[in-house]
Amino acid sequence: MSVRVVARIRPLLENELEKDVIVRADRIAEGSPLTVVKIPSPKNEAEEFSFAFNSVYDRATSQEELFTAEVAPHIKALFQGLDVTIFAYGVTGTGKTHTMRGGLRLAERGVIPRLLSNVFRRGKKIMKDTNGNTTVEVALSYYEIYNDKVYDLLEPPEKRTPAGLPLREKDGKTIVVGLSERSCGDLKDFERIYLEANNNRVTAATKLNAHSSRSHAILRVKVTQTTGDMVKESTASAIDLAGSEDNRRTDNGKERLVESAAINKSLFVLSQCIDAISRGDKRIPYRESKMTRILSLGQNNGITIMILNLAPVRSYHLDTLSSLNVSSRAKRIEVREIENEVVFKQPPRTNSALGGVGGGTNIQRQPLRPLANAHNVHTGALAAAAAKAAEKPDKPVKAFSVYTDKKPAAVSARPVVPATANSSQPRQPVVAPPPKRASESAADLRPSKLARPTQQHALSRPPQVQQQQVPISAAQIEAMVEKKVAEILATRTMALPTQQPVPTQPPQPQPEQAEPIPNQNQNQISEEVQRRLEALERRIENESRKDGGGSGRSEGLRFLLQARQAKECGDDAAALQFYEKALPFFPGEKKLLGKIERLRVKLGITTAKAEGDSLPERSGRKERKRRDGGGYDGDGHGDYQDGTEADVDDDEGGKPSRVKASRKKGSSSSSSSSSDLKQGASSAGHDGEDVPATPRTKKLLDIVNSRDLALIKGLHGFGAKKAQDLIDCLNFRGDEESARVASLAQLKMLPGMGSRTIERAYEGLVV
Ligand SMILES: Nc1ncnc2c1ncn2[C@@H]1O[C@H](COP(=O)(O)OP(=O)(O)OP(=O)(O)O)[C@@H](O)[C@H]1O
Repeated sequence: MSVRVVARIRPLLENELEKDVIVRADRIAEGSPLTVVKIPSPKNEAEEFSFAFNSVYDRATSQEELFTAEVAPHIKALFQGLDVTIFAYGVTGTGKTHTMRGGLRLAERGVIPRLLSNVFRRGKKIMKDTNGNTTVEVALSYYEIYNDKVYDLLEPPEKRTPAGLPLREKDGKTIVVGLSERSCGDLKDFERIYLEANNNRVTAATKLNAHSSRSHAILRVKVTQTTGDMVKESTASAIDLAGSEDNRRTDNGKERLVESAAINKSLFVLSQCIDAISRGDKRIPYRESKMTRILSLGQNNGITIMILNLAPVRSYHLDTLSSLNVSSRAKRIEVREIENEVVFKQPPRTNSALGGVGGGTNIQRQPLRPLANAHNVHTGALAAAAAKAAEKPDKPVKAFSVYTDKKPAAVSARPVVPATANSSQPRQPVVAPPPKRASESAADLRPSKLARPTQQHALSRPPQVQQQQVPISAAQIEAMVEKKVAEILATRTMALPTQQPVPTQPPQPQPEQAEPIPNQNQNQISEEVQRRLEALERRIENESRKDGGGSGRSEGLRFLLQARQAKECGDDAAALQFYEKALPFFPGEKKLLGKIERLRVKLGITTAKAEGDSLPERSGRKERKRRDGGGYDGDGHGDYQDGTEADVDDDEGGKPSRVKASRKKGSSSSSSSSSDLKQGASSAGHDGEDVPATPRTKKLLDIVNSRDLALIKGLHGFGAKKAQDLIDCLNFRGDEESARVASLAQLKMLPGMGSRTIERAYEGLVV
């Protein structure tokens, strides 16, 4: 079963106005349950993005309705031996803590107290139904991840060590070593422990939320059922994640900024994990943050419910889009529903029955040791049989609630299907069945831009899907060749005895392209590069032959490359020259003409149209974006995410660029949570020369500008090859002084340095 992802839109707060509401819940068809979140495009109010979820809860949804529909049906599965994980995700101030913990009044109680209430209810029932043959114990552990360190919330803060508690992997689960566990006899017991522990949790006021959680809080409720010497153990985890925040909106001071960076980083890693899992990557970056290690999304067996909390108002617009993006991808994560194994006790343990004597005894500082380690392990079938024996299967499940809200449980129109008695049968979804996997295609899972469905559809497809469906055009082949030629030229330039500027001499004959690298320099080039060079040279020759243009085409490509490099160095005049030189080799090529024209406009050169050709009429942003996808550029600007990114404009012409657009608004869909990085990117970037670079940005740029292979290789996500390519590229641009990379934005523009690469390197740096 995939992770169940539901969205909850919180009501307006006192200081928010109805006219600012931009997020709404909708349904696919008349009469069907709410499953869609709609939000306008940040750039065009007339366009609307739609995100489909397993269920959507609008502003009027009460705590009880949410719990009854989303959590209560899984209590039975928990007692059958399945682990259940519920986590709240969303931007700061969107209602995660309200959803998980809730308020003090009965009706305001959140998921956690209601969960405990139901667990105790069911536990008591099991004991009663089995005449005490089965005892049920509940034990709690509660900890927070603050600044990427794990602290036990059941211990007083004085006991904390600066390093926090270590994590360890055991039997496929991540364990917090040295975490305390408290036996909990009844709801009163729980309330006392929970209240006390929450006082230990780090919260603080930020501009966006007066009681902002500065840590991720994880409550584990361990349920142990013992029948004779058979022990069945399962865990319900309720996780209140800290919210991502854009520090330009929070007015955070230094301490809050450090917290914020840690929060944002872990959430960024979470979004990367979600992306990697949904792409089917082999490597999922769980280990890059403690939160993702513990959450182990897609790794843990059992049932996982993600509650996406959303604020309905415009001030959260881009942040909301970003979290909608991440969570709609999370739906594709498959979780194996496997019951925990039943084990036999040895030596016999003294169990304090629920509510019995010793129900509140502390089991101090015991590491969570899965009983699966014990001898005589049985399979899940036995567990199911035991569970069956322990309860009457045909009796319908009650939606228990000790906290009976005064109002009759007017649960939403969503049909609540009771959990199945036997977990070996496929469980029914809580709402009307979601679409089958086959139809749950990328298009379904991603937002559809209603006004432009076709275009949006194409943009929102993951790259591999696009590759499958779009045949490689001649222009794309050219782009590929251009890129390869760039590598050859860069390597060649390296091989020249002195650093030479980009040659501006007239076209050289084709054989020069394939000229072997001088012997004295060959040793410096690895065998692999050599092999690649030869293959590329052969390919260029083939291309030229295919084209019938002989040397001309390659020469034209060379000019294009030189133009690109000039552009990257900010030398628009030289770029224009090179594009113009390339034009005779690609007569009438509209894209090239477009580039020339835009550069001329930019440089203020009023000209007749080159070669008498008229510029293509498509001059809007959208067209440019489309053209950039498969033209000469091939410059990696095509990594759109679900169409929710700001538009990408040509570097010559339209401003702002995507980077600028997302900075301005304070969010991006790909790395919503790395606003510190974005800040770093802009702080010394093209846009923000006046703003000093952050220490981390400086450090990253210093490493890059050092051109030291060992240092660059040490950057996160950089291998030897990438590091060498970067050095080659820098050397090609000029010497260390004149061609210094001054900002992350500039760094991102270098060939082979996509946003992701830079983000990873940045995130991996410790200052
Ligand atoms: N469903 C709701 N009904 C009423 N009030 C709500 C609801 N959801 C959130 N709120 C209110 O919104 C404010 C912010 O909510 P909350 O503190 O839960 O946000 P959060 O996402 O946990 O923020 P952070 O990540 O900063 O901790 C609180 O005042 C809370 O009472």
